[in-house]
Amino acid sequence: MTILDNIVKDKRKEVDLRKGLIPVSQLEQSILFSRDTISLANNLRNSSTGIIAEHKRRSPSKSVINQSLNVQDVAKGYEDAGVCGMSVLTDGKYFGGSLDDLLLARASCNLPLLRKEFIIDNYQILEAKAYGADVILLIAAILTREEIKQFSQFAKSLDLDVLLEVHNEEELHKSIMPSLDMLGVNNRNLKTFDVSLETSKALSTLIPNDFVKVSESGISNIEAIKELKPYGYQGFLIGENFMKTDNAGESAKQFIKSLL
Ligand SMILES: O=C(O)c1ccccc1NCC(=O)[C@H](O)[C@H](O)COP(=O)(O)O
Repeated sequence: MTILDNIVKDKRKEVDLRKGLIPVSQLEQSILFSRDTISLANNLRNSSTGIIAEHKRRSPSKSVINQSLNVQDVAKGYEDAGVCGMSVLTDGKYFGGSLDDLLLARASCNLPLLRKEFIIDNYQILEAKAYGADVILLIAAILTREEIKQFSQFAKSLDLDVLLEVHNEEELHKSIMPSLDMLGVNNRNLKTFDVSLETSKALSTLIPNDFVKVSESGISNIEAIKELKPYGYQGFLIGENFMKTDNAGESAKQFIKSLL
């Protein structure tokens, strides 16, 4: 069993429980459900830095990163730093996140928010919209092509952007379709947890130019961004590098300042 197999197994149980607690009709009545979303893809296309900053308390690869930051302060700090968007991990068991984190981030900033989750059911896409997200993540490693198509079309019908994440060529070939906005290459090998920017470089030429290219994980300095830009990357998802500090927003601000 890989880490993703375990996460998905737990996620199926969790989603079934959540469906029993909050019916779809209640999600659709959320005041945020009718809010106009903000496009992360557009922000990235028009940015010279392309930073998507993540709220991440812990992870399977690093266990504890930072349990003491307050998500509202982090969201305000990231906005003040001038990031293009914020990613909020909502998985509880493996990442220490929650849908409340998403809601609090929504209440604290006007950035496009990515619900960083292991999506296996339409219900989670409705939750994303109801709790204030603008973007959902779909992970090719845990979905069939049919599921990617169905979930991405459903997200688009709710005016949400879609970021599709791949780890290798096979996942990329399986996934390319017009209902995606951004293609993310995850630099973290989920078997060994090693990170290598070479993954983003190797897959870059296989991603059609109609999609915004995003490089994810293991980005810890501005040299990495300078290295990846010539490969066509316009988005850079950074979690641990900001979250491991006492002030994630300030850390993002200094990072962006040195990029400009
Ligand atoms: O981060 C992990 O350990 C992890 C393990 C298993 C599945 C997903 C995982 N991370 C999710 C992410 O994609 C990252 O949080 C994101 O790309 C930011 O990465 P980093 O800058 O390295 O914190």
